Amino acid sequence: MTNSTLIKLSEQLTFGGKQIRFKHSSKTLNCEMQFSVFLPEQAQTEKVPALYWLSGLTCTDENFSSKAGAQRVAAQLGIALIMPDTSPRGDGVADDENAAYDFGLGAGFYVNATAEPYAKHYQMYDYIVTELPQLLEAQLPLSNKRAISGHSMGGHGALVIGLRNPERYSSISAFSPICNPINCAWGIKAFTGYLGDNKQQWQQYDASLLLAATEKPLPILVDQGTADTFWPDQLNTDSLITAAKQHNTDIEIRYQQGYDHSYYFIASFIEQHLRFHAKYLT
Ligand SMILES: N[C@@H](CCC(=O)N[C@@H](CS)C(=O)NCC(=O)O)C(=O)O
Repeated sequence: MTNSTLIKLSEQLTFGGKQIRFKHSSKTLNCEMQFSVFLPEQAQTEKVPALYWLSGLTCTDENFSSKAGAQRVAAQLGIALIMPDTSPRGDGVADDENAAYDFGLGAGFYVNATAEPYAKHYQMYDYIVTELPQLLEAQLPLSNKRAISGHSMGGHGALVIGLRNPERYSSISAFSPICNPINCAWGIKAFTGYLGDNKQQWQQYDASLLLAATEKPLPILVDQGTADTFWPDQLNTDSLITAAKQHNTDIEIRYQQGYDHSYYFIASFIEQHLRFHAKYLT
């Protein structure tokens, strides 16, 4: 398998479009990766825009594809869904020394690791920002219009990647994002492991700091459930709200009463997120 070959593992028809799982050899991550794509029917005749979905801790590419129910509305709107995995994988890839759920495999945090032994494979930031779009836009019927969204660790990834690359995306959204990772246990553990002690590097991956420093960010929509057991300690939504107020930016951050951290929450509001992105993508 060369770096640029996509190998199809499965394909299903759904809502007139195709749900497809691929594997490929990633030159950025130095390992074989799997990811899922939903291509709406419109992709049979034209290039369609794409929403990248970044999942949270313990997920693969399949949590969102099987639980969120996003395909029905994506099919209506003519938007492709791109669902990457959450970390590099494989026998040679370093994991947490205790195989913890919040670091290592399934927990790449969408950063470019600089600390050993993680730097060799954990380059998820570059994989999402550069390698995947290049590969997919060359080989699938996708235009270069992109939006980015995600959940929890993936909500952090979506906010950071969108804020740092406004020319590459048209809008950002997040469910239950880790908003201020430099000040929560998940983030401190991950950044210490992947980035070492260099706090300047940490700041490049903190959505609240990035937003506070951005005068005119992309359109942003965030939903946070009030029955989420990780909220507020790991998620720090208020830090993002404070950052948004610095420049009077027009960002919608909504508290949803009684919803928890699960995919039942995501399934309840994913249609609103898709329609939000469609305003800027299509
Ligand atoms: N209870 C989880 C904590 C991790 C978790 O809640 N993961 C969220 C993202 S942060 C998730 O999406 N899990 C998979 C799912 O619900 O399908 C565990 O210990 O495995």
